[in-house]
Amino acid sequence: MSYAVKEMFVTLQGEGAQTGRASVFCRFAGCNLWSGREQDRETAACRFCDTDFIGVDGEGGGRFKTASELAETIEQCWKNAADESGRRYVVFTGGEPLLQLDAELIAAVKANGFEIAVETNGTITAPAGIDWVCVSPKPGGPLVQTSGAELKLVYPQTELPPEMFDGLSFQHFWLQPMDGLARLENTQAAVAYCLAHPRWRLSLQTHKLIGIP
Ligand SMILES: C[S@@+](CC[C@H](N)C(=O)[O-])C[C@H]1O[C@@H](n2cnc3c(N)ncnc32)[C@H](O)[C@@H]1O
Ligand SMILES: Nc1nc2[nH]cc(C(=O)O)c2c(=O)[nH]1
Ligand code: SF4
Ligand SMILES: [Mg+2]
Repeated sequence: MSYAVKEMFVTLQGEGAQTGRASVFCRFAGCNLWSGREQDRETAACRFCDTDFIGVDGEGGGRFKTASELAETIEQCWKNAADESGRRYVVFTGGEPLLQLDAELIAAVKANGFEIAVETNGTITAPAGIDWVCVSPKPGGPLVQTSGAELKLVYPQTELPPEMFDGLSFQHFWLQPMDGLARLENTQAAVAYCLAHPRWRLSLQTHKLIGIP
C-alpha cells in the first residue's frame, strides 16, 4: 500500500504521559471525521481540530510508495536529529493515522528499532504491534478502540462527559483543555474536574506553551 504523509519532523511529545520525549512525528494526511476544509468544519463530526492535515505539502511530507520507503525516511529523520542514547520513538498521528498505518509499516518501522506510538480518535481498531496507543474520543465517531495506554479526552465536550469512559481499560486518563477562543475557561474547568475526580489528570499541550511543533 502507499502512504500519504502531510508532514514529518522531530520534536518533543507535547501531550500525555510521554510528554517531553524526543519523537519523530509522522502526520498522515486525511481524517474520517472532518475533511479538513474550513467550510466543512461546522457540519463535521469533529469540529474543534487544531491541525492542518490536508495534502502532502508540509515539511517532510510526501507520498511514499512502500512501507520500507516510509520506514527509511522515518529512520533518517531520527538520525538527523538524535543520537542513539535512548530508544528510537515514532508517533503516528494525523489526520486519522489508523486509516493508513498497517501491519507492513509497523513491521518495517520495528525492524529499524523503533518503539511505536499512535494518536487516534478511536473509531478504527488499532492493528497489533503498536507499543503506545493514545485514544482521544470524538463525537460522531463510534468508539471501537476501548483499550490502550492512555485515553486523552479533549475537554469539555457536551456529548462526551468523562464519566462515559470510566469503565474502559486504559493505564492513564487525561483531560486536555480544548484549545481555541475559550482555552482559558476550558483549562479552569478541566482543573476543577481533575480536582474532584482524581483518576483524571490534566494534559496540557506543552509544545504550544513553549512554541515548538
Ligand atoms: C490532531 S489529532 C490527530 C489524531 C487523531 N485524529 C485524534 O483525534 O486523536 C491529535 C490530538 O490533538 C487533539 N486535539 C485536536 N484539536 C484539539 C484542540 N482544539 N484542543 C486540544 N486538543 C486537540 C486530539 O484530540 C488528539 O488527541
Ligand atoms: N509536540 C507535539 N506533540 C503532540 N502530541 C500529539 C500531537 C498531535 O498533533 O497528534 C502533537 C503535536 O502536534 N506536537
Ligand atoms: S479526529 Fe483528530 S484529526 Fe480528525 S478532525 Fe478530529 S482532532 Fe482532527
Ligand atoms: Mg497537534
